[in-house]
Amino acid sequence: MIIAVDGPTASGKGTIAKALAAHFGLPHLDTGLLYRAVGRQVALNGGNPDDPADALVACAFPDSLLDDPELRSEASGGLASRVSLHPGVRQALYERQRAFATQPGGAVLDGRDIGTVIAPEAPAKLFVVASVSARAERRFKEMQAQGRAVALADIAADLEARDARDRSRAEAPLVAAADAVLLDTSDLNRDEAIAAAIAIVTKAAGSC
Ligand SMILES: Nc1ncnc2c1ncn2[C@@H]1O[C@H](COP(=O)(O)OP(=O)(O)O)[C@@H](O)[C@H]1O
Ligand SMILES: Nc1ccn([C@@H]2O[C@H](COP(=O)(O)OP(=O)(O)O)[C@@H](O)[C@H]2O)c(=O)n1
Repeated sequence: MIIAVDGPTASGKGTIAKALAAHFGLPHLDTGLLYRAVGRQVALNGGNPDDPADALVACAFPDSLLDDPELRSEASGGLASRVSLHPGVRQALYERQRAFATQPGGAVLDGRDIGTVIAPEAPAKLFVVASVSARAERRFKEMQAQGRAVALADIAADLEARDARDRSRAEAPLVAAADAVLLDTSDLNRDEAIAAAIAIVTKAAGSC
């Protein structure tokens, strides 16, 4: 079974996707990491993330880059959002994601366009959302735990800017698939969100 988990930044989709993979015994791909690697590679090349040619060259990043802890930074998230606008980049990363999704036995993928572009046939699709304040608070706590001094208002502004870019791009914008189930985690703790996601997928699996 393919499980598609999409949603904006800090909605909890990565947490949910990992938990679904463990629960259903499926491999998991965090597709955002691929876009982050492209963004980071552009920076390492001294290129411009807004230039389609520079971004395309960076799609040939080495696999070892996926282990770089810098990919998890907000800076890499912003770069990823900028390179992900380019149709050539999305096309270059398509096959890798599609092959992962269609492997025998199924898989869990999280990102922005899994239910709409990468695996539109997925029988289980979640679109995970949360309020801006809940998401900013989560990122704030994450950064505080890493000992980084950041203002809550700056985090909220950054994530709104990234969401706006992801939602308004022409190619594979962040949008819920028509057959996705919406899961709002604003008022759910981690365990409650995971339990709700498992219930949604179990129901979807039962009806396919
Ligand atoms: N339901 C939740 N309640 C509170 N914090 C959460 C919840 N889900 C995830 N988190 C925390 O919020 C942060 C972002 O979650 P993550 O799953 O990485 O989001 P995304 O993949 O959507 O960016 C992480 O620190 C995670 O531990
Ligand atoms: N399937 C995907 C995954 C990520 N992305 C882009 O990559 C950026 C980083 O994605 P991510 O999933 O790592 O970001 P977070 O939700 O973890 O903050 C997003 O803001 C999107 O612009 C995308 O376009 N398509």
